[in-house]
Amino acid sequence: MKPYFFHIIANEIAGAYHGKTNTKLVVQYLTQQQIQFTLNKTHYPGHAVKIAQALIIPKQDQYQHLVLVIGGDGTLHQVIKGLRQNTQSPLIPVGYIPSGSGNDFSRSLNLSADPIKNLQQIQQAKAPQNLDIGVFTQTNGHTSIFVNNIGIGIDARTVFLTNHSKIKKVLNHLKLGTFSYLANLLRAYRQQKSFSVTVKTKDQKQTFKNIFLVTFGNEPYFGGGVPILPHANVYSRSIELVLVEKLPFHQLAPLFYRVFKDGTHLKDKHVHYFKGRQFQLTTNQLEYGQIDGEELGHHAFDFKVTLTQYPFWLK
Ligand SMILES: Nc1ncnc2c1ncn2[C@@H]1O[C@H](COP(=O)(O)OP(=O)(O)OP(=O)(O)O)[C@@H](O)[C@H]1O
Repeated sequence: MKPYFFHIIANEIAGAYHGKTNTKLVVQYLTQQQIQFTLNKTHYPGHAVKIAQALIIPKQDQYQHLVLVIGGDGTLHQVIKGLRQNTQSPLIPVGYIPSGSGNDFSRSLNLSADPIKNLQQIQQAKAPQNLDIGVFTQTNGHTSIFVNNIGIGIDARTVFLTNHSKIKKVLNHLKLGTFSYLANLLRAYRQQKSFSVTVKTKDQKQTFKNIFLVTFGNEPYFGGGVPILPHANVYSRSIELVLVEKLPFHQLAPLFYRVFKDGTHLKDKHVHYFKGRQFQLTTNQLEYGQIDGEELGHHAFDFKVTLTQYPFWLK
């Protein structure tokens, strides 16, 4: 087995500076172990895409090259996106040290929260595994990937409100980021009007009215641990889709409880559930969108979701 060469892409502000602590620990460990690495820190939103696009890695040399992502779901998303657009290097396998506030991707794979344990597992792995990722293509040509999910409606509105709330920084500093998400979820519920969605799969086209949540998922969780798609997993070679109708609070609360209790929310008559490899979805009005927790803007959506794989070097 060739010795490792880690190309670290680190978002130090992820998880209210958990990224910084983990970066320090990883650098110390790799130095002690005399493992080769480069350290690229992100300096602004979206920087991880640019770093990943520009990484140059030799096709054949004495090392096993890996990109090591230190950050949250958003950073992982950006790195995979950038690496897929990198025309100068072959597809480089990705290792991941979860350091965000939500960490839904690592939760679904049961990765250790301890960065050193995680690194040791990466070192023990002998080969990459191809995991599913979603491909999102808008009719205007804009394309991206998702490692976790795409959301339209209330959860994307919550992401928007949380990112733009004045007290977010203070709450993050106090490690109360989840509190700020929950507070904004209630605000989003009050604001979110229902909308119509048309879904086209391989065999059918259906329109659903009165929807307030749309989630395409590659793994079970959104919003930092809510198992909205309990059967989704990154080895299934399929993407799942759930549409939830807007309900009065006294009906929504028990439905939400079932999400955590046993996943039977998927059988509710106000919930529409699909599984497949290819979807087309349109909304009839302007809505907020999010992709792996990153904002997709506020507009009418018309896009395709398909499936591909990316090599990960995990455990
Ligand atoms: N130096 C920086 N200054 C400001 N923003 C940054 C910087 N580096 C990265 N970012 C942005 O930080 C955002 C959040 O990163 P990330 O999603 O990894 O962490 P998180 O939100 O704490 O975790 P999670 O998504 O798991 O909840 C990303 O949108 C990224 O573009």
